Amino acid sequence: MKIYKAKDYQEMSRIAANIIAAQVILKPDCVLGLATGSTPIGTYDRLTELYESKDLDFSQVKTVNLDEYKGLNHANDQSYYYFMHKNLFDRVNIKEENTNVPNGMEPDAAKECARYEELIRSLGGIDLQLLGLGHNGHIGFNEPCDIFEKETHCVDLTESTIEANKRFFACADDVPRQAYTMGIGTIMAAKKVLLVANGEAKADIVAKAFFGEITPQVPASILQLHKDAILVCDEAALSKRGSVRFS
Ligand SMILES: N[C@@H]1[C@@H](O)[C@H](O)[C@@H](COP(=O)(O)O)O[C@@H]1O
Repeated sequence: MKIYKAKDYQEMSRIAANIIAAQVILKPDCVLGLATGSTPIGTYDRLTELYESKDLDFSQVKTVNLDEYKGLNHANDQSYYYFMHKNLFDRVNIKEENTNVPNGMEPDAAKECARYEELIRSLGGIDLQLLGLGHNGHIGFNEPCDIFEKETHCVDLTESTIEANKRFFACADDVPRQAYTMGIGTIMAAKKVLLVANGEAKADIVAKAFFGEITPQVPASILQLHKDAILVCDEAALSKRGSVRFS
């Protein structure tokens, strides 16, 4: 795992965007796996700037998003479909038909998860998967669990995730209780993974996930086994890396 320590959020976002830009330049028709949450917003801003300065072209890029809340439609401003359009897709020259987000309005979970997994396969897999990090170590919506879930599946969100994400909703009761998410196997099959984390509030989980034991109780910890994983954090998020012992 390669680790880049940025001095602050802006620098973290620039480094992450440059890594994604390099992927797009080297393979213009690449498949990017994308993430939501507040952390990657700066990365999407920087990618937009690179597009506006004509240094980046998204016309052949295809995307697959990690996850989506079950039951939220495209027009809902808390859906990840809406987030991606607002923060990236509507700002660059990506083609709508080349973008993919799990369909939160499909009530048949087995059907939607199988469709999404097959879609990723039919695109030839993911070249670069961008990830944020949940406070409990989740990636996508793979919550702490007894096993690493392999494929796209429907999850019951944990109370801590509902609590963390309620800031975006009018109240905790409005936060959906379930979501569709790529599995850990889907994420690990990406050729390259790029995780961004910033701020002191992420320091404990960064230390546990990347400098501690590999366990499904901390889903992101499995990235330690990925052959091309890059971690880009600011100083604050890396500030507790010494506090976890290697076993
Ligand atoms: N499903 C998303 C994750 O993909 C994201 O990584 C996490 C962290 O969000 P933030 O970056 O806002 O801390 O939030 C959500 O739960």
